[in-house]
Amino acid sequence: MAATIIDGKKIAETIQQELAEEIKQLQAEHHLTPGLAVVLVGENPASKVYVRNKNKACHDIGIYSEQHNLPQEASEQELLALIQQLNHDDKIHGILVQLPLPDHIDEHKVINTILPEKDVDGFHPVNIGKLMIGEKGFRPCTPFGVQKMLSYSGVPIDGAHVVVVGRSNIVGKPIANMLLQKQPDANATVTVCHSRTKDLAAITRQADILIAAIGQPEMITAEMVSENAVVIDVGVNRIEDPASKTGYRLVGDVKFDEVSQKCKAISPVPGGVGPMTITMLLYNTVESAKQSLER
Ligand SMILES: Nc1nc2c(c(=O)[nH]1)N[C@@H](CN(C=O)c1ccc(C(=O)N[C@@H](CCC(=O)O)C(=O)O)cc1)CN2
Ligand SMILES: [Mg+2]
Repeated sequence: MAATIIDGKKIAETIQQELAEEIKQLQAEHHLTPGLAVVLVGENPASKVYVRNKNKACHDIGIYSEQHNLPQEASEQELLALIQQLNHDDKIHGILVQLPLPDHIDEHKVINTILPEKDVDGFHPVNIGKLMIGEKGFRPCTPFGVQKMLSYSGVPIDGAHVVVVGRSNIVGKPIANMLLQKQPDANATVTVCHSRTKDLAAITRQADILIAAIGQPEMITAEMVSENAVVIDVGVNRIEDPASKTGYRLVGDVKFDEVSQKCKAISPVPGGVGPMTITMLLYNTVESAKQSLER
């Protein structure tokens, strides 16, 4: 039987409506408008799309946003100076530096310069540390989006065997830690697989929830999943397609056509995890604004 589709776009819209209401309330009760600064270095075409979508989403729900574009050849020092300026700007509650950065800029140095209380991407070591020990802090947007998608869809996580394929700092490692926590919407048994894992399919077939975050187009095939699995596809890969107007089409890390005919539920690409990533950025920004009231 064909799988149930986990519609990330729809869940994202629901959460965004809730956030828009919350922002109206913050404005009425505290004269506070959440503010986000989005920093883009260079001309990466995918990054430009994501940054545009993030600004539009802010505008749609009432978050103030400003975009800072630096040229590809901007120095690391220039970028760090901009971050310092944003760290001290009271109307900015969240700072986001779009990744990847050009090779001559040290990503870790950049992330470490953002104040942890404005790190709405959840990439700062302080926030990653809080995630590890289950303390309140900003969670990285893609894993946070995956967790929310599962809970909004009523997928039981407590006691489930979650298999994560991929060990990146942005997705694989944080999602594994988040779902492992002794907390609501977590309490899973987690296995993390990667490029050196032996007999990957034997492990992925054991998954109640399979999270594909490898960055390899359509790598997860039907024979790698069980019929009871919920499959979350984190991959966003651009494949050349001369028949398409854009010259490319988007595919995930999962071979959707065949896997969706076998598993219990699946998130599509596009329209799955991507919109949730942007929504959790908005969520973190509103959260940061609320926290600023307590300082
Ligand atoms: N500073 C950050 N950089 C990057 C992050 C991040 O969370 N913070 N994640 C990714 C890219 N990313 C967000 O920035 C992102 C990727 C994809 C989508 C999305 O909505 N995808 C759509 C398809 C959009 C398209 O046409 O390309 C979908 O899946 O439906 C949103 C955000 C790396 N960098
Ligand atoms: Mg089925």
